[in-house]
Amino acid sequence: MGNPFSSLKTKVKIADRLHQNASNTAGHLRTEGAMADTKPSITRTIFGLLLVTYGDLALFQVSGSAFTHAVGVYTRLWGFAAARFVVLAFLIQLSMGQLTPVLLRVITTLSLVPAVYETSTKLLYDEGTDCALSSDWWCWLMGAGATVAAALFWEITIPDPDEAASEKKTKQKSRVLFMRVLRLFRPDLPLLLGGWSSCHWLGEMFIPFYTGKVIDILSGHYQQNEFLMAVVSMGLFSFGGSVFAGGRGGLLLCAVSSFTCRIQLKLFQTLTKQEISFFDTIKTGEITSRLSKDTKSMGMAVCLNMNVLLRTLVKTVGMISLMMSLSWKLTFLVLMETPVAGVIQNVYDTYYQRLSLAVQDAMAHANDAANEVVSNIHVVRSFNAEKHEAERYDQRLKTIHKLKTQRDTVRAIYLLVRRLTGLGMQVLMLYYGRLFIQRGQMTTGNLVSFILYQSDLGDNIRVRDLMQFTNSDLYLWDMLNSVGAAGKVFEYLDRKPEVSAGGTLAPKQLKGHIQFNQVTFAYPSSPDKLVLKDFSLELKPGQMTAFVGTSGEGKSTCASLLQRFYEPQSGEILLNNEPLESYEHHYLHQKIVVVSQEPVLFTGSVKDNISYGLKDCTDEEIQEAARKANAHEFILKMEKGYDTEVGEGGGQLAKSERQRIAIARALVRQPQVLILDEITSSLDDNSEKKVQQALAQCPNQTLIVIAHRLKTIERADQIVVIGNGGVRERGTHQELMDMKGHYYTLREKLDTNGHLP
Ligand SMILES: Nc1ncnc2c1ncn2[C@@H]1O[C@H](COP(=O)(O)OP(=O)(O)OP(=O)(O)O)[C@@H](O)[C@H]1O
Repeated sequence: MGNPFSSLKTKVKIADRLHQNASNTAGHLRTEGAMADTKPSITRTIFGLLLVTYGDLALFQVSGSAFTHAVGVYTRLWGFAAARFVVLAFLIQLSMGQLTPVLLRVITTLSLVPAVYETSTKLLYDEGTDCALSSDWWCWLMGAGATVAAALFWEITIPDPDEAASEKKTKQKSRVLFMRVLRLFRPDLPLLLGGWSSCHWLGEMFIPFYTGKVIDILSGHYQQNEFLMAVVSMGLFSFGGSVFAGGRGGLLLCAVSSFTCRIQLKLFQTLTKQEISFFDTIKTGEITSRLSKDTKSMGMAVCLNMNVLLRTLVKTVGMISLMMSLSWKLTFLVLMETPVAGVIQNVYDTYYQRLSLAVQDAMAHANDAANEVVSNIHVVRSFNAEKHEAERYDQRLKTIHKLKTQRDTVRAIYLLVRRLTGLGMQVLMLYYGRLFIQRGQMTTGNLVSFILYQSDLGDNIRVRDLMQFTNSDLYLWDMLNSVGAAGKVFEYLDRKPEVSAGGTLAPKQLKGHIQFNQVTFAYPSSPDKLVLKDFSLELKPGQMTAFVGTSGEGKSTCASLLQRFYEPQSGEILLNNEPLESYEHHYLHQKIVVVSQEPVLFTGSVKDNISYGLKDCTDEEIQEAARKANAHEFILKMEKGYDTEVGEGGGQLAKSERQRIAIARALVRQPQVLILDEITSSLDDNSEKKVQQALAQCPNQTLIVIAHRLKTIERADQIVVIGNGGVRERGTHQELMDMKGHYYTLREKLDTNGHLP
C-alpha cells in the first residue's frame, strides 16, 4: 500500500507542476505565436538582405563620387556613417518589417567602422589610408568583413539576454561561484596578494624588445656601449623575472594548501551535521570525492585563474603598447585574429566543459564501485563474485575511457585549428613585415621583436605557462572548468539538515518515559513504503521492553526514530511528555544511546573508543563501564590494556569483544534510555549473562531490547510484537504465551539456537 501522505504530497506536487507546465507552455506558445506573427519568412529575409547589400553598395559608390569631395574628408566620412545607418535601418524596416537588436548592432558597426578607423589612425598616428579618399571596393569588403567578424564574436561570446538565457545562467553561475570561492580566500589574502603581485613576467616582457635592439646594433653600425647596455638590461630583466617567478609559485601554492584545509574542515563539519537519510541517498564515493578532490581543485582553479587573469590583463596591455610602438599597422593585423580565436575558444569551451563534467561523474561512479567492493571484500569473496565485480568495474572504466577519448579529441581538434589560424596569421605578418621593411617603415630588429611579441601574446592568452607550476597539462579553460567542482562543494556546504537540531531542553532529571503517538513513517529513500503506520506505544521509565517480530517489520526503525535519525511523517514521539525535537542535540544523544548489532569502532585505542565523543571522561569511569559490559578482563589481557590499538574499524578484535566495547561505550554515558539492537547475537551465553546482569544493575534505566533470540527477553517487563507497521501484541512473556497469538507462534518457529528464522 502506498504512503497516503507521500502520495497526497506527490499528487499536490504533480498538480502544481502540471499547472506550472501548462502556464509555461501556454506562455511559451503565446510567445512563439507572437514571434511567428512578427518573424519574417525566409524568402522575405533573403530579399531584405539582398536589398540592404545593394543599397549599401550604391550608397558607398555615391560617397566616393566627385560631388561629395566638396566637403572635408572626415566630415564626409562621418556624414556617410550617419546616412548609411539611416538608409540601412529604413531598408530593413521596409523589407523585413522589423529591426531586431542583432541587425541594429550589425548596421551600427558597419556604418561606424570606416569613420572610426580613419579618424583614429589620423589622430593617433597622423596617417590616413587610401580608403579615406576613394570608394574602393576592397575598402568596402574590408569594412563588411570586419563587421561580420565583430558581429559573430559578439553574438557567440556575449549572447543576447533573451536568446541565450539558459546558457547565460550557467555562465553567470560560474562567475558567481568564482567570486564566492575568491571571498573564501580572504584569510589567505596576504599570501595571494604576494603571489599575484610578483611581476616576474614584467622582466620577460622586455626581453624581445632588447633582442631586436641587439640585432639592429649587430646588423647596422656597431656601437659597443649600446650593445653592452642592451645585453646588461636583458640580463637584469631576465634575472629579476626568475626571482619573482619562484616566489610567486611558492606563495600561491601555500595559499591554495591553506584554503583547501579550511574548506575541507568546513565541508566535513557540514556533512556530519546532515540527517541520516542524506547518507542513505548519496554514495560514499561521491562524498569523499567532494571532500578530497573538488575542494582542492576549486581552490587551485580560482587562485591560479585570478593570477592568470591579472597577469594576462597587464601583460597583454603592456605587450600591445610595445607592439604598437614597433608597428601599429602590424599590431592591428595581429589583433584581427582575436575575434576568430574567441569564437573557436567559445565553441571548444562548450564541448570540453560538457565532456569534462561527464568524465568527473563517470570517475565518481567507478570510485563508488571500487569502494563498495573493497569495504565488503568478505562478501565478494564468499560469493565468489570477484569476476563479476571486476567486469562491473571494467565497464565503468571503459565509460571513463570513452568520455576521456572524446574530450581529448575535442582538445586535439581545438589545438589543430588554433595552430592553423596562428600559422596563417604568422604568414600574413611576415608578408606585411617584409613590405614595411622594404618601404622603410620598420627595421629588421623591429620585425624580430614584433614576431617574438606576437608569439608571446598568443601564449599569454592561451596561458600555456600555467604548466610551470601546476606540473600538468592544464590550460586556463580546464581550470575554469574545475570551478564547476566548486558548485558541488557549495551545494553541500549550503545544505541545511532536514532534521533540525535546534532543541534547547536539557533537564537535569530525566525519567526516560517514552511515548510513540500515532507515528507514521517511511524512509525518505523509499517514500511509498510505510514502515510504521499509526504506531502507538508507551515505554515506562526503568522498565525493560523487548521488541520482537519477524525480520523487516520495523523494530530497528523505532530505535532510529528515537535517536532522531529521521523525522516521522506524522505523529510524535515524546520523551518525558516533551517532543523529542525540543531536546538539545548533545543532551538527547547522551540520554538515549544505542548499541547496534554491528558494533562500529574507530581507529584508536580501546580507551579512545569507550570515551568516544566525551571530553571529560576519567579512566575510572571508563573502567567501570568496561566492567559492567564484561569487557574489563579481556581488555587487561591485551598487550597494552586500555591503550591497545583496535585497528581500522576494530578489525584486530573479535566480534564479541567489539560488541562489549560498544556496550561499555554506551554505559559510560550513563544513558537514561538504552537501546540494545540484537547485541546478544554475537555474545556467548556466559558473556550474555554477565551483560544482562550488568544491565540489571541500572534499575532506573529504560531499556529497549530488540531481539531475535527470544529466550533472552523472557524477563522483560513488556514484550511488544511489532508487525504490519504497528503493535500486534503487548504483554509479559507469560501473558503472551497464554494468549497463544503471534508471540506464541513466533516461539514455535524458533530454531535450535533459540533464534527466529
Ligand atoms: N535506510 C533505509 N532506507 C530504506 N528502507 C529501509 C532502511 N532501513 C530499513 N529499511 C526498510 O524498512 C523496513 C524495516 O526495517 P527495520 O530494519 O526497522 O526492520 P527490523 O524489524 O529491525 O528487521 P531486522 O530484525 O531484520 O533487523 C524494512 O523493510 C527495510 O528494508
